[in-house]
Amino acid sequence: MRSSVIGSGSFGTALANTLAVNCEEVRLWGRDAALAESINTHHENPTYLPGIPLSSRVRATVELREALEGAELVVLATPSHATRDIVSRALVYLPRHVPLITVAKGIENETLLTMTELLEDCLPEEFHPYIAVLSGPSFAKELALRSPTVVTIASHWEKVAARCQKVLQTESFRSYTSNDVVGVQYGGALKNVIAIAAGMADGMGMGHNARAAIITRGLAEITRLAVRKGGNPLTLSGLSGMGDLVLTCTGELSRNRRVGMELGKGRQLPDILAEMKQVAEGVKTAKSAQDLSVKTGVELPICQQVYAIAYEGKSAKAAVVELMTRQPKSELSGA
Ligand SMILES: NC(=O)C1=CN([C@@H]2O[C@H](COP(=O)(O)OP(=O)(O)OC[C@H]3O[C@@H](n4cnc5c(N)ncnc54)[C@H](O)[C@@H]3O)[C@@H](O)[C@H]2O)C=CC1
Ligand SMILES: O=C(CO)COP(=O)(O)O
Repeated sequence: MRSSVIGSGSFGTALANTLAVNCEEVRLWGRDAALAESINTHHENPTYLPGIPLSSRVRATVELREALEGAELVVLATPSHATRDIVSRALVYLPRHVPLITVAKGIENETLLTMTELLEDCLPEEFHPYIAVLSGPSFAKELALRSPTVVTIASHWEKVAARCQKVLQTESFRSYTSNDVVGVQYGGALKNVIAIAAGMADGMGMGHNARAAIITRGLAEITRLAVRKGGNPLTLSGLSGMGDLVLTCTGELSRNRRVGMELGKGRQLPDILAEMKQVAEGVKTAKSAQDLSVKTGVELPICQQVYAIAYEGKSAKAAVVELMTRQPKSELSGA
């Protein structure tokens, strides 16, 4: 079997290496020719996963046609803001009737579409019954090292989710299927914004009480929005909800948490982002979350403070005071 991964960053490369267990050939597309050459010659991605050996079944290319030709399963692993452009460029080469899995964790700015909605928006209808999303606690580095990793694969089409699950099942990678495409994607995208807040609290030296509060109240607001959008609340206590939220808010490997920590130390966002070679999706998603809150009327207090700090120059200290002095509420009020 041949599969294809579009996006040779950290997660695309790690997933290609996972797919290589059950696929004889995995074609990995990226825009950097020198990086592709390095993957093919040294079986290593020195930019995004330095020092981690990759399967020789992974073949990198900068040609979309070559990457997609004959693929029986396609993974889209570019950052969410690049997905629309890359999909429109890939469309002419996209194989028909094969699962198309998005792994990007973001809500598109302006359109406020999830990644599966975006795919439905820019692909002809014949592709729609093959769309799936993979999400859950899965740091790319640990996945590439074949540390046990467990995620959720959701699709409106049960057979598609089951097919993806089967192809990706290995001794160190396990997935659960779901039909809650909405809940899975809101959990995956918004946990990045909450992780920025958790990182900020750590950067300000606030301690464990504050971090636990951010995780718990963060989950409450993610759930509120996901349910408003039609998601199942149970999904948010699963792998793609609480699982990924805890990982990202506490794990040293999280880029979003790192951005938050630097903000908490008082550094400016453009300076922090300029130093990073990897994407921190929560920065852009904070803007979408702000717009979604206004549009739906769903309160997202932590996300809104992250937005104000990142986009409006609000100080982290002022944000903390505002969160702590919100109107008193019952924990069971749902607000
Ligand atoms: N790294 C991780 O642990 C995980 C990441 N994800 C998600 O996977 C997605 C990709 O993340 P990473 O691989 O970590 O990012 P990354 O920053 O490591 O790599 C991004 C890749 O996308 C490419 N890229 C960026 N803009 C592009 C554009 N306009 N056109 C074409 N290619 C472009 C870059 O060249 C790079 O190869 C994100 O949505 C992220 O949230 C999901 C689970 C885990
Ligand atoms: O989504 C992730 C792990 O599941 C990765 O999180 P970061 O993007 O914050 O590193």
